Amino acid sequence: MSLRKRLTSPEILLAPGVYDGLTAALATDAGFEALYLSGAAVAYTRLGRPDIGLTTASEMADTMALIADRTDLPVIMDADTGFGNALNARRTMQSYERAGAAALQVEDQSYPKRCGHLSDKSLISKTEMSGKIAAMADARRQDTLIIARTDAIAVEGFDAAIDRAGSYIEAGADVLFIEAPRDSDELAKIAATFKGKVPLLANMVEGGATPISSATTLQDMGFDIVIFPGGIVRALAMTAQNYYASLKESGSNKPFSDRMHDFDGLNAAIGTPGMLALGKRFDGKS
Ligand SMILES: C[C@](O)(C(=O)O)[C@H](CC(=O)O)C(=O)O
Repeated sequence: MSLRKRLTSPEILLAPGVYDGLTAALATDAGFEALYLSGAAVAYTRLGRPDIGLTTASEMADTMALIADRTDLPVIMDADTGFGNALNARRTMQSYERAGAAALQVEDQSYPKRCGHLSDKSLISKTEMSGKIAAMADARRQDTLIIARTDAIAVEGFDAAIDRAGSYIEAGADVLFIEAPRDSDELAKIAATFKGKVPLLANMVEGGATPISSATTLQDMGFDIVIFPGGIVRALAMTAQNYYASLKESGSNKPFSDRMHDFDGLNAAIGTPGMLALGKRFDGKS
């Protein structure tokens, strides 16, 4: 089912963050219907750096292509600011679409952007952002959704964010993402303003500016998609810190063995037996 069609269902769509083939495979096996390729997660993992606009569009497109190789699920892809002006945003649409994205999220921060939950953000004008959205709609060759994100709450205030979001719908956005509402009152106001007009996305960042609400609560408010972008990196980073500390302290991999997969466990998780059987089918011997 296309993402556009799925968004007509009353049930909220959960999209966990992924950043490579492994996380895409594991999230797919967990039974989700869509994935979110998070720019923050790619910066955290591939670069070991914060989400402050260091990642390039081609690093993201490469990552998308690897993920599309490993899952058939629709992937919502973080396109940051579109990497420049309207012409750059056009090119980002074309290359991410070619890499396999089902939706692109583009935001109205000025370049270089930063994580929506960090302070000191700055914005481009509403007019310039509307132009980027229109340019992306013009560039797409498939039914790739455009998710317009505004970071205005922290910069210009809540009312300005609502005003910008309205203009972004007029410019051709298929989904709205008002970043970093500061309390559940703001979340509810966003839903009340746009519910039924355009699908709405909520962003649940552990320790971020928005209080964590369950998917059911967000659905009851009127949200259609909820993303959990960097959560998997926070979970894996803590495991990695504990694993390396244990290894360094004990000089052995035994003390940690009950908190990790063994050789067969990991092979089962990534589908090694199936791949080896597939290889046999074509080895000319069977
Ligand atoms: C959604 C987001 O743009 C992302 O890169 O995944 C980030 C999430 C994060 O930093 O954890 C954001 O700016 O909210």
